Amino acid sequence: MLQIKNTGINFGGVKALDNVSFNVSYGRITALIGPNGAGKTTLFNIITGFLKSNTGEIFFENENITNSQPYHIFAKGISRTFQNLNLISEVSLKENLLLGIIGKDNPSSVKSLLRLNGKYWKRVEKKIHHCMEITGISEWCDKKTDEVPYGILKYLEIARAIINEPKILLLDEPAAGLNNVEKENLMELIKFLTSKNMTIFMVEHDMNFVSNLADNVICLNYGKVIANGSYGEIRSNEEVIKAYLGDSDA
Ligand SMILES: Nc1ncnc2c1ncn2[C@@H]1O[C@H](COP(=O)(O)OP(=O)(O)OP(=O)(O)O)[C@@H](O)[C@H]1O
Repeated sequence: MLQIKNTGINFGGVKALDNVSFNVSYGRITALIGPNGAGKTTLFNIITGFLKSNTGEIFFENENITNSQPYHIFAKGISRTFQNLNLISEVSLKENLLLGIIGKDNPSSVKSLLRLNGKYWKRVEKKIHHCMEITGISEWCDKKTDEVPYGILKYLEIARAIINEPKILLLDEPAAGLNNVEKENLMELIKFLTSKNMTIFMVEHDMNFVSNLADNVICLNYGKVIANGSYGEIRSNEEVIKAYLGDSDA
């Protein structure tokens, strides 16, 4: 579904990604792991058009989307969340979800939103309600983002990312900052989304979360793919153990 081919990027002297190639399969859960600074978020930023790569190509459903604008990529059905939540604090959770509908920075969507008629608004409201319900945040819908717990904001980010029913959802450290109950609920939500044919591609450091969910795991180290396989294969890979996982419970 998503093909990363020889992707590379330099920041000054730092080669943040070096000839990275792998595929994300349709309908599966793929995890991208690796130590801090390995290049995981940089790759997400390149896929979603927030950064331009120096080398390589990215294909989505066989279409070359390399270095397209974020809103073009979003319109193709690729949605994402951010490691540092990217929400608007002055408005309610419900209003934050509108951003998911219009696609941030998409001028034509903003214009069409301004021309919305009542019938369309009803549809939008229905979508907002549905997404809040499946992410379990309905009771907070009229609160502002600074009035709700952090865990709720993480779910809000996911609700916003799925409101337009993307084909693939990129989650950047979805479990970070969540307590165990919230993590369990999030695992159920991710399984539910895959049952609805959404493909999931996530960056995650919580190996319990990864081992419970991921069909396929890719490990990056210093911008290079050092392993690609099932969690079991990755867990026993010498290079991954040395670079990232350690051998405490290998
Ligand atoms: N905009 C930027 N300008 C300069 N260097 C950057 C920029 N973004 C990332 N880097 C560098 O690129 C490398 C990869 O960073 P990246 O944030 O992608 O790592 P990561 O694997 O996501 O790490 P973490 O697990 O801590 O989130 C790091 O050396 C980082 O300092």
